[in-house]
Amino acid sequence: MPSTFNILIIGALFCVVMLLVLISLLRSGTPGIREWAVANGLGFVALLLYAFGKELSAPVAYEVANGIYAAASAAILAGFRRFFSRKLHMRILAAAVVAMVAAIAVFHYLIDSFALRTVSVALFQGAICLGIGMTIMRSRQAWRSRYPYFFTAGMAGLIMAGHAMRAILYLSRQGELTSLLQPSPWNLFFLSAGTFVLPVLTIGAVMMVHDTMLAKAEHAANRDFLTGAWSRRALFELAERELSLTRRTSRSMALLLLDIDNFKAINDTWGHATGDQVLIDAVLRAETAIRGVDYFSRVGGEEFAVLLPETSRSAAVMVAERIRITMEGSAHAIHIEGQPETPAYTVSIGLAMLRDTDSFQELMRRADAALYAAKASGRNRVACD
Ligand SMILES: Nc1nc2c(ncn2[C@@H]2O[C@H](COP(=O)(O)OP(=O)(O)OP(=O)(O)O)[C@@H](O)[C@H]2O)c(=O)[nH]1
Repeated sequence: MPSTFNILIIGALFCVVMLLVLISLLRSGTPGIREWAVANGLGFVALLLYAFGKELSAPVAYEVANGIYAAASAAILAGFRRFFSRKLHMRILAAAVVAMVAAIAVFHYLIDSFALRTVSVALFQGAICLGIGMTIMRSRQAWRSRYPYFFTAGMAGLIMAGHAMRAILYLSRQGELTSLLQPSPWNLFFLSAGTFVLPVLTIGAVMMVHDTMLAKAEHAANRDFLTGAWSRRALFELAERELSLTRRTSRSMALLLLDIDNFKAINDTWGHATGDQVLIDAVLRAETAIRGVDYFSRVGGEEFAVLLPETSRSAAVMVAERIRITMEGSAHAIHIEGQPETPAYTVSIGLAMLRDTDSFQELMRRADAALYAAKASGRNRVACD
């Protein structure tokens, strides 16, 4: 049978390991990591104080150890609040820690009851876990995947249930259990589970940080930095997938190539920064004119491609016209601070339909030829191959 001392020391060492993992993630700049690191640092100290409780003076073994552990739990919650950019009520958290320490002191010096001290801790820790669970579940819009968030919220729920069970059990067996370090089976069970609370919640936090970093890396690889449209690389990948799907289902697919007219003149007249605003505006406008299943990509400087799966020629012409008209309607819609006048712009569009033997490169080549024709015949128009 492991001793309570050994369990607490192993828990403390786990906190150190988690602290080192969090330090390695600090440079990702993800909010919350500092708070989680502080929590594991405090957890390490608190678990050591619990482990050496018999050798320490009573106030250090009881009030200080519990106070530090409560501060660690509050810091874990603070980390989750920061991670999800949620309001952090530091004063409420600090007041809750102080109230818990006061309750420990009351049930230590005035009414010496291990069960009531346990209930005080359970209430505090339960509330912290509830806070963590609610913070995660209420931030679903920020989830990039499901697993890390369900894992962490689920663990918070389990820990909460564990605290409730412990409080009920210890209250019903008042007198039998008198100390955290008593090697009774129940005490060993709750102590073993309890010492891993901080590391387990930290593992959940680390999974969430990884999820964020993965989403950022995917975004950087697949999205154009300036406009947020699909990158050229992503378009080629997506197109290959759509191409084989189109072939399998014998549906039609269209490609539009768009080029902003006389963009060099816009840059020359209004400056490069305004040119950038025009590119962003063009993407925002075009995205209102296409469906969710279509792909809008920036394939070059002022050149864009729109991949339209499951689209007939007549529907593709309609979409192209809609985009052209939306851009034409942009006249003087871009407001630039400090500039009394603003640029208007138009686009020329080349349209090509996928043929049976086409590769995506071939489809692009034909759309490009159509775009060239649209430019040559006066710009601000749609031409089909
Ligand atoms: N502001 C800005 N300009 C860019 C960017 N990428 C490319 N350009 C500019 O886009 C301009 C493209 O000019 P051209 O290829 O001559 O085409 P155009 O002036 O649009 O003429 P047509 O296509 O024939 O209507 C060049 O001046 C590039 O410097 C960018 O990210 N931001």
